[in-house]
Amino acid sequence: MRLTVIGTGYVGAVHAACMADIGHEVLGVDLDPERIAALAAGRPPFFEPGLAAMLQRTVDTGRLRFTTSLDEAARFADTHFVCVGTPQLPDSGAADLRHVEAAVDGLAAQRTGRGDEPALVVGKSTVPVGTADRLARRLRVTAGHVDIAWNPEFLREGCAVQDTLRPERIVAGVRTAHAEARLREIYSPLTAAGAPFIVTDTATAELVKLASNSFLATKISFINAMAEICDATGADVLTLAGAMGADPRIGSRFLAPGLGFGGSCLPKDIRAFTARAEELGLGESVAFLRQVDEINTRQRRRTVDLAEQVVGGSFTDRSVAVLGAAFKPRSDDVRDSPALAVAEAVRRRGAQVRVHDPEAVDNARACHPALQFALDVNKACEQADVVLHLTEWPQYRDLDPAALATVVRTPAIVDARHTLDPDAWRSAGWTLRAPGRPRLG
Ligand SMILES: NC(=O)c1ccc[n+]([C@@H]2O[C@H](COP(=O)([O-])OP(=O)(O)OC[C@H]3O[C@@H](n4cnc5c(N)ncnc54)[C@H](O)[C@@H]3O)[C@@H](O)[C@H]2O)c1
Ligand SMILES: O=c1ccn([C@@H]2O[C@H](COP(=O)(O)OP(=O)(O)O[C@H]3O[C@H](CO)[C@@H](O)[C@H](O)[C@H]3O)[C@@H](O)[C@H]2O)c(=O)[nH]1
Repeated sequence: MRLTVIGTGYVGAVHAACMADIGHEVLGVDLDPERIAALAAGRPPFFEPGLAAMLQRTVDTGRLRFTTSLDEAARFADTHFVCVGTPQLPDSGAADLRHVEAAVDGLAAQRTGRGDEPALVVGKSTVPVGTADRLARRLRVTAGHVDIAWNPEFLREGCAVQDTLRPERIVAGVRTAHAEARLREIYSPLTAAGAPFIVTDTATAELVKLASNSFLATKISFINAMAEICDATGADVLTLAGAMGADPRIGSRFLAPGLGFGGSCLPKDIRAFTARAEELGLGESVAFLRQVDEINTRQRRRTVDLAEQVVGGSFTDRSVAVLGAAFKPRSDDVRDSPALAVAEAVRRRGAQVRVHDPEAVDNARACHPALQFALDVNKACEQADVVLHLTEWPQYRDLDPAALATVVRTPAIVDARHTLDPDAWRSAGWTLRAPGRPRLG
C-alpha cells in the first residue's frame, strides 16, 4: 500500500523505514530540509541500532522516499501517519499540540480528492485523551473527506526497530469500519507474525498510551522510593527488587532502581496526563503522578548528594568523571537525560566535570556547553576524584577497574545504575557506593 509518514524524528523515521521494509511504498515528510536530505541519502539523523541498514536497504529499493512537501504527500497516498512532536508546554506541563494540528490541518487543506474514499489521517503522536475527537470535529467543518484514527506508538528508543517489527500490541483507535480495515491491511505482515491487533475507539487508544507510560513511570518511582527506605534502614534495594519481581503478579521488568527515568516520553507524558485530568476536573484521580514525578526528580538530587559525600563534603576544586550522557543506553537522545541533569548539578556545585558517552557527546555538548566532554573513558577519568556511572551502557560494565584505578586521582565510584559488579571494583581497590545499597558503603 502507499502511505506517508509526517514527521521523521525518532518515531517517524523508524516507522517509515519499517513500513517500507514490510513492503509498503512510503513517503516520509518533514519540515527540516537537512533531516530530509540525510534520510533520502539513507542516513539516519540519530543513532538507533539497526536503523541505518534498514534505511539504506529500503531507500535503495525505491520503496522509501522523502520530501519536505505536504502537498506532495497529500497527492501520494490516502493514508497518512502523523508522528510529529508533542512537547511539554513550559508552564502548565500540558502537551503542546501545535505540530499535530498543523500537520492534520495541512493535510486536510491540501487534499485533492484521490478517488471516492476519504483520506485517513492516523495519529501516532502521544496526545491528551480526546484529541482525535476534537480534531475530527474541526475537520468536519473544513474537510468532510478526511477520516481520523489514533494508533499510538509504543516503541522504546534503543530497540525501536525490533519494537516496530515485533510489537507486543497494535492499538487501533478508529471511528469507522473503513479505518479499521485499512489499518488491518497495513499491519497484516505484523499481525500474521503474531502481533495482537486491538481495535478500540480513539479516546481509549489515546488513553492506553498515557496509562501505559504512567504505569511504567509509577513502577520505577515505586522501587526508587523503596531505595530511599533501604538507605535509611540498611536493607538492599537490588535484592528487594529481585525478590519482588520473582512474583509474576509484580514482574521484574521496569523495577530497576537507580537514577530514575528520563527521556522525551515518561516525564512529559505523566505531566501532560496530569494537566489533562485537571482540565477534566479529575486531578485527584491521578494526583499520585505528581508524587511519581517528585520521587523521580529526587533520585537525581540524591545521586549528587551521594557523590558529594564521597568526595568529602564539597565539590569545590574536585574533578568528577561522568560515564553516560544519553537518557538510556543504545541511544544518542539526551532529552531530559538524568545523567546530564546530575552532571550539570555537580558542575554548578563547583566541580570540574568531564562527561563520556559512546554516542551522545555531540547532542550533549549542544545542550550543555559548560560541561567538558571526552571521547574515551580514560580521558574522562584522568585525575578524577570520583567517577559517576549514570547511563548503563554495556561497555561500562566491561571496564577493567584495575586499569582505571591507575588513571583516576582517587578510586571512588558511584554506580547509580546498579550494573557494575561491586566485588570486582572493590577488589581492585575502589570505593563503590550505590543508592539504595547502604551496606556497600
Ligand atoms: N521518541 C520515542 O521513543 C517515542 C515513542 C512513542 C511515542 N512517541 C511520541 O511520538 C511523537 C514524536 O516523537 P519523536 O521523539 O519522534 O519526536 P521528534 O522531535 O524526534 O520528531 C518530530 C519531527 O516532526 C517534525 N515536524 C514537526 N512539525 C511538522 C509538520 N507540521 N510537518 C512535518 N514534520 C513536522 C520535526 O521537524 C521533527 O523532525 C511524540 O508525540 C512522542 O511523545 C515518542
Ligand atoms: O526499570 C527501569 C526501566 C527504565 N528506567 C529508565 O526509564 C527511562 C525510560 O526508559 P524506556 O521506557 O526503556 O525508554 P523510552 O524509549 O523512553 O520508552 C518509553 O517511552 C516511549 C515513548 O512514549 C514508549 O513508547 C515506550 O513504550 C516506553 O517504554 C530511561 O531513562 C531508563 O533509564 C529505569 O530507571 N528503570
